[in-house]
Amino acid sequence: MGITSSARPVLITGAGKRIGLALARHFLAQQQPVIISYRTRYAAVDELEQAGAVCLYGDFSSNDGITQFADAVKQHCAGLRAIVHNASAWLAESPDLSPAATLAAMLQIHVNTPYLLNHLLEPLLRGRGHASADIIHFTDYVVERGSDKHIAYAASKAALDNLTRSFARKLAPEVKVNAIAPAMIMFNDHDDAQYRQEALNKSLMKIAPGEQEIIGLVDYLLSSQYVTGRTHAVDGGRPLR
Ligand SMILES: NC(=O)C1=CN([C@@H]2O[C@H](COP(=O)(O)OP(=O)(O)OC[C@H]3O[C@@H](n4cnc5c(N)ncnc54)[C@H](OP(=O)(O)O)[C@@H]3O)[C@@H](O)[C@H]2O)C=CC1
Ligand SMILES: Nc1nc2c(c(=O)[nH]1)N=C([C@H](O)[C@@H](O)CO)CN2
Repeated sequence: MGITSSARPVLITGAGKRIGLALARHFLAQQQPVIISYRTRYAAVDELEQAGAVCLYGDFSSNDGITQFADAVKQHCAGLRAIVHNASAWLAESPDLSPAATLAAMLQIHVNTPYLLNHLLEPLLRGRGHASADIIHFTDYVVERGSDKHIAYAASKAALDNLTRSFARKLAPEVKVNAIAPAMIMFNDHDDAQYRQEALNKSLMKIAPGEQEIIGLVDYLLSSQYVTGRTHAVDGGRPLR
């Protein structure tokens, strides 16, 4: 199914699974048109397409890949309601990959990708009046604390956090730009029982709350006429432990 020429979809990167997928399903259920990027063609991508989403292949591991994806978005719509920068890789430092390659990969997906997409798609966000469009960057609680196992990941998310304030300044008052900084929203299937218990114990709230906490905050940010340039923690009170 296509998108009508007057519709302004929400663009969600990396939405073939988990939080991005939950957001895409949520918007579609509200009759809000959606464009997603996927790199791996999960079965859920077919499901989103059947529900009316435009699903575009996007591999952001090169700047050419980012530009090609932006061109494809422009062919599908003349305006965007929002860009949700969800695509991410949680790469730990490891003997299997050099520190230089680890850092380059983290900067590519968490800095180059949102930076270039925000520039390339800026004309699609503008022109609809005050607070009429949004950019949301997904960062991480570790931006404020650092991480001994995910050093490059934390640094790249910190740079993304900073981009939030720069793009908020640049694009106001037409476009609001905010960051969501989660900690422990959902486990990965391979996480063992000991890891899960230790991770839960790190917060005051001691749960893995699931995607709904993120969806609620995204809805709030899109509905606001005033909130911009801010980082919004969804961390179960982690800094207080
Ligand atoms: N889950 C959690 O508890 C937390 C999540 N966050 C943040 O929230 C957001 C969503 O998290 P979550 O759902 O767990 O994310 P996932 O890691 O499960 O999924 C991220 C998506 O990004 C895509 N992606 C990664 N690299 C690239 C690339 N180079 N080009 C194109 N697509 C790419 C992946 O594609 P593919 O499947 O092909 O690899 C995947 O679909 C992320 O930004 C994450 O950092 C922050 C803190 C906690
Ligand atoms: N892109 C991703 N980023 C993060 C993930 C993930 O699965 N993909 N997971 C986390 C953890 O949940 C962490 O917050 C607690 O163990 C962090 N970032």
